Amino acid sequence: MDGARAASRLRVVLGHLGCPSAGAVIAHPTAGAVSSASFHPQFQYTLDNNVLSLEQRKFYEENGFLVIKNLVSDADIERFRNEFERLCRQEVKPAGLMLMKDVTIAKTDLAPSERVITKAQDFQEDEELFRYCTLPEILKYVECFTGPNIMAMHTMLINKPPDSGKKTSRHPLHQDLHYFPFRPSNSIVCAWTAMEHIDRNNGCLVVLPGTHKGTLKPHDYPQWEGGVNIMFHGIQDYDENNARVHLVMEKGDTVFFHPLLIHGSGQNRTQGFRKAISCHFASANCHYIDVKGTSQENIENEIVSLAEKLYGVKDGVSLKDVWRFRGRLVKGQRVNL
Ligand SMILES: CCCC(=O)SCCNC(=O)CCNC(=O)[C@H](O)C(C)(C)COP(=O)(O)OP(=O)(O)OC[C@H]1O[C@@H](n2cnc3c(N)ncnc32)[C@H](O)[C@@H]1OP(=O)(O)O
Ligand SMILES: Nc1ncnc2c1ncn2[C@@H]1O[C@H](COP(=O)(O)OP(=O)(O)OP(=O)(O)O)[C@@H](O)[C@H]1O
Ligand SMILES: O=C(O)CCC(=O)C(=O)O
Ligand SMILES: [Fe+2]
Ligand SMILES: [Mg+2]
Repeated sequence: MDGARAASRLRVVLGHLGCPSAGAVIAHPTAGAVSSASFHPQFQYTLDNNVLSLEQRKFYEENGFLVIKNLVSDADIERFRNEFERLCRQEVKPAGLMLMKDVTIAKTDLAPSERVITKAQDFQEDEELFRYCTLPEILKYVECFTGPNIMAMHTMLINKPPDSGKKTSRHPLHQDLHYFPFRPSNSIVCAWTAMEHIDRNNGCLVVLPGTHKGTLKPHDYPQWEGGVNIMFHGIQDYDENNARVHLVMEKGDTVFFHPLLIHGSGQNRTQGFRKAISCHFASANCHYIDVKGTSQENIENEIVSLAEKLYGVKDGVSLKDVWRFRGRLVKGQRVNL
């Protein structure tokens, strides 16, 4: 099968419509406005607009992340929680959605429930959860990094389970750019919102400040005794002396971070399922790259062979095809992606 036919097959099996959800486009007139008073040519990771204070811009430029307290309302979080439970019970089955279980129970046939599913990924066709990616309060900040044409590329509701004792609830230190065949990296940003109080006990995000200034590092499965979740690649050699910051967050707090920022999350030592909702946004002006011959080739091979196995697609599908189907326009124009 040639690339185009394989891609169209993938489109069919994933049930995607292949067109951006126009209904999700939200006009937000203020965020794109540039004031000459805020023009700072020395900044390279943030754009000139009136949303971020000078202090906030400097913080993101220096550290590669920025926490905005209390950004998403309790009412919205309650709606996301309810919809996640409906998805787990499989009362609705939006096209493209993947429900993941922890590696320790992946091969059991436990019925999906909110105590079995550790992640709902690719919810772009679920209107209720996808509302997260269109919230004006989120997009207002996203635009500071992406500019006015905004694509929601990757969506996840992470339900970190109580650790089984094998430490498989950890997420190894990684850079999200490893998964993305589009550039430039400075036009990509992750929004990650805590759906409850999250600290070191239930496995908060851990970030290595400033690492967004480095390059994309090779990633592979960590050699963990207790096993590791499928596709949870980690960085093998990072600077052990780099400061590590544990992000303690309250319900509704949102962290925006750069796709080169090294981050992970620790084990969940509580009996609760720690919930966060996230979306990776990119400027629609970004372009796809071919990852063959780069350190990203291993994840491309893994994703493509999984697509072959699960959906029967063959030959010629690339990482780029997979991302084209996932991406949805949320504001402005779908230029390239
Ligand atoms: C910024 C980006 C950061 C990230 O995205 S990190 C993580 C990215 N992860 C992904 O993209 C995973 C996407 N999910 C998927 O591909 C599927 O949901 C997934 C995990 C394969 C499960 O698909 P299902 O349709 O449910 O199929 P299945 O249950 O038959 O599983 C297929 C094979 O995968 C295995 N599996 C499932 N969950 C696993 C886990 N947590 N750890 C290790 N292996 C796991 C499962 O045992 C099965 O293997 P086998 O074929 O029986 O040998
Ligand atoms: N020694 C290590 N080598 C590599 N990665 C590590 C190491 N220790 C922790 N990590 C990773 O760093 C991130 C956060 O670790 P963190 O130390 O917060 O959690 P933890 O080890 O589960 O629990 P604890 O709070 O007891 O240290 C996770 O991604 C974890 O996998
Ligand atoms: O544990 C988390 O919520 C972080 C997960 C993460 O970094 C990822 O999926 O890329
Ligand atoms: Fe990540
Ligand atoms: Mg530790």
